[in-house]
Amino acid sequence: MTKLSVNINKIATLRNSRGGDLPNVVQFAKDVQRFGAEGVTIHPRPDERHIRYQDAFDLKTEVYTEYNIEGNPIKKFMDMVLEIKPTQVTLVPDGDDAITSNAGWDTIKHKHFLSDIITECKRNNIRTSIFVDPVLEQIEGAKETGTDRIELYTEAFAHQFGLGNSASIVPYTECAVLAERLDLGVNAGHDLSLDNIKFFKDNIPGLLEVSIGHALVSESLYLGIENVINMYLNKLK
Ligand SMILES: CC(=O)[C@@H](O)[C@H](O)COP(=O)(O)O
Ligand SMILES: NCC(=O)COP(=O)(O)O
Repeated sequence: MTKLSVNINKIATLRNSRGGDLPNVVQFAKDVQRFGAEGVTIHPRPDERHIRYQDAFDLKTEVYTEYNIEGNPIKKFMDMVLEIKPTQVTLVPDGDDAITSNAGWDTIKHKHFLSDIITECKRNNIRTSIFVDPVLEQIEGAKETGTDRIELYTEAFAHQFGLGNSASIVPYTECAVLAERLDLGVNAGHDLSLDNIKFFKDNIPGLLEVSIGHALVSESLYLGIENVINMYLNKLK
């Protein structure tokens, strides 16, 4: 079974555009869970232009499904994660000025850094996942760090699939097969949508979780959030 974790960064971005508290991100997190989402994802960035660190704390008691916090493990991020102790932390190598995540880790070059962070998370009973490009060597490198899971960075698949190139799934399938053999759990995310999620899910063995935000919120403008969550859940069966 593949769990749907709803990324609520976009709701915070909308709120921040006016400086008030509309829409309220905690209420939105409660509602997506009530509508069937099996997890809530946030991705605080150092400049807090999307979700804020304070939101991460406010959500702690309200996320009763899986709480997934993504981000670059700088000191401020790690202090926050170790205090909140979410279900899962997903390590993403974001630059400070990146509009959105744009690459996976080089798990070979950063093996020792990642291993130290992962050891610390595990000592605090937090499941770990590493954001990676669909490259076999990077999956092997991820295994060496001791992480529980990887998150496949799906931007390239989503882009190519939108152009009609369904063969773009091949490296993702190969990486998932390798991950399964190495006993690494597989998550995925970035630019997944109602258009591409079923094809992706059907071609990725053992897909445990997808985190989806940008498309899901955009689709909800037309279809409503409750409908959209149910549509994803149906496609992920
Ligand atoms: C790791 C990843 O791909 C997502 O977390 C993505 O960064 C979504 O965050 P934004 O919607 O804030 O870009
Ligand atoms: N980890 C990916 C994520 O949380 C959401 O990415 P997107 O759907 O906003 O592109």
